[in-house]
Amino acid sequence: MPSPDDRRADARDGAREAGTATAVPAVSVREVTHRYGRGADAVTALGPLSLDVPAGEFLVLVGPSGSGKSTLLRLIAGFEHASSGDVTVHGGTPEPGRQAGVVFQQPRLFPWYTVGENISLALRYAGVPRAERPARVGELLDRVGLAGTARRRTWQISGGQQQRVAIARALAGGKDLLLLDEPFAALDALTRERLQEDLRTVSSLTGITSVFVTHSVDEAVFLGTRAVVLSAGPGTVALDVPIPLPRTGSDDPDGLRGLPEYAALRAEIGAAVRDAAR
Ligand SMILES: Nc1ncnc2c1ncn2[C@@H]1O[C@H](COP(=O)(O)OP(=O)(O)OP(=O)(O)O)[C@@H](O)[C@H]1O
Repeated sequence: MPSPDDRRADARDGAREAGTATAVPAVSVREVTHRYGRGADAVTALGPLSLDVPAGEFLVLVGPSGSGKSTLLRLIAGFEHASSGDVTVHGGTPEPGRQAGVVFQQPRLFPWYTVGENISLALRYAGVPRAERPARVGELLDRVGLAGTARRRTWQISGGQQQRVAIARALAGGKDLLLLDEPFAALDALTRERLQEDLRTVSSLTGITSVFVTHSVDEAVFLGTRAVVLSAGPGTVALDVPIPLPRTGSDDPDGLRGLPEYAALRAEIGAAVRDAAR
């Protein structure tokens, strides 16, 4: 049976061959606004905002605090419904847990389960037969750099390792879309860099469509294939730029960070974020 990665690659190749790669974007956001609350207490958090995320893109959302980055991610995840406009995922209405794997700032693992059991549960929900789950758990842990930890309790591993488990669990569902809301914000600088490097490799190798929220311009340039800067809330698109850096799955992180294009993108996106915050 082909793995989810094979299926994604086949779908991308098929779409490319058929010349339909841009026909149905993975995510489509059309003239969306979002309000929380009602009447005098209502807060307009987002929009009007439109953007498409083609399959295989790694979109990073950056912007000042309160610009609506998490709100946009929650709309794509189906946790919220837009007050006006349309959000679709693969052409359909987003439903929580159906189209996307989600990673939050806190790992949100089940502490009474082992590392392997946390991932196995996601495999079970994804319909993977029981007999196949141990091997899949092993593959997923390997992919996030945690080989051999399946039997450990979640409280016996570090915060960075817990976040790796959360990413493995999000990938376990075999979804075509990964949504990440500041997943590395609570980690120390060195652990954060390691996880960025590993996520970039996983993303380059699998080509999974991703939307990643961060406050860090550096993280945006390192991880993304495209960055969208939101204006101060209610957020609209202040800047939308491609990040055409090498993406082979074995790129040297220090080499990437040393590229002149890297510095130029960092400066451009950083300036847009500062402007948006004024
Ligand atoms: N559940 C909620 N109820 C009421 N207002 C909310 C709710 N969630 C967010 N907001 C408001 O919506 C606006 C956008 O919030 P959101 O969290 O989406 O922004 P953000 O860009 O992700 O912010 P940050 O970078 O600080 O996490 C803010 O004004 C916030 O106070």
